[in-house]
Amino acid sequence: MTQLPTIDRSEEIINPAIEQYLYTLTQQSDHPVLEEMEALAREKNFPIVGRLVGISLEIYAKMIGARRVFEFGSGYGYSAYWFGKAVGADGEVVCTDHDPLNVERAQCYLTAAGLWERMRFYADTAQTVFRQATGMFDICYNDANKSDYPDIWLMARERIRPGGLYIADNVLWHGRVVTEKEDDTKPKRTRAIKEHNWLICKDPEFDAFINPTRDGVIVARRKMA
Ligand SMILES: C[S@@+](CC[C@H](N)C(=O)[O-])C[C@H]1O[C@@H](n2cnc3c(N)ncnc32)[C@H](O)[C@@H]1O
Repeated sequence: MTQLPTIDRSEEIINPAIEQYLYTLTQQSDHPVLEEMEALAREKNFPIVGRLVGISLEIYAKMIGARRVFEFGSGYGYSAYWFGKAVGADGEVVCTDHDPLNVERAQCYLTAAGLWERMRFYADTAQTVFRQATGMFDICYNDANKSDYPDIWLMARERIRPGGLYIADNVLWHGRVVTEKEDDTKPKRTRAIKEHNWLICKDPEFDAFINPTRDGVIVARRKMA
């Protein structure tokens, strides 16, 4: 049985009992390597999206028949695992991470899961890889440094096909977007996330909503022409 995540009671966004309940419903069987990836996140305190968001990424991708996904900030491939399942054997997930050790780990995990052939994983800055990549994407997923969120949105929005999605994690930033806590040790990042959310929600070419699960996930769909 998968160990449930420990929820930080001081920073919860939705009722912790409800969040715990949602987690109990996600204990479906998945590839065993997923549990290894989750165990590493607990051990290293590494911020993976977790099951609730992971499952939603797979469902969003399947709902729009996504075949081509770009990830800004892939860590060691946990979110890519879910997109990889969704895009199918002829699809591709372009992954990026600064840290070559993350790329090595991703290769081990995603090979074990039978998904590595669908990955194009770059140990480089996501924005650089994105500029060098050609063509449009079905989904651009942003989980990179929070200060870069507005710029990443502005570059990604141009390259999402009509009907495609922009998805970003941590957009409620443990509630700092509304509380503006005096002890906010990350004010620059909080300001960047608020600007990012505002830019998206007022963009006439996209429809957007925020799913408050975990730390908040924004989903914006490019309107059809
Ligand atoms: C929150 S973690 C990503 C977690 C991953 N999406 C998951 O759920 O498994 C952010 C990762 O992005 C990387 N990162 C942050 N900004 C980046 C950038 N601009 N280019 C490349 N990697 C970046 C960091 O090294 C870190 O491993």
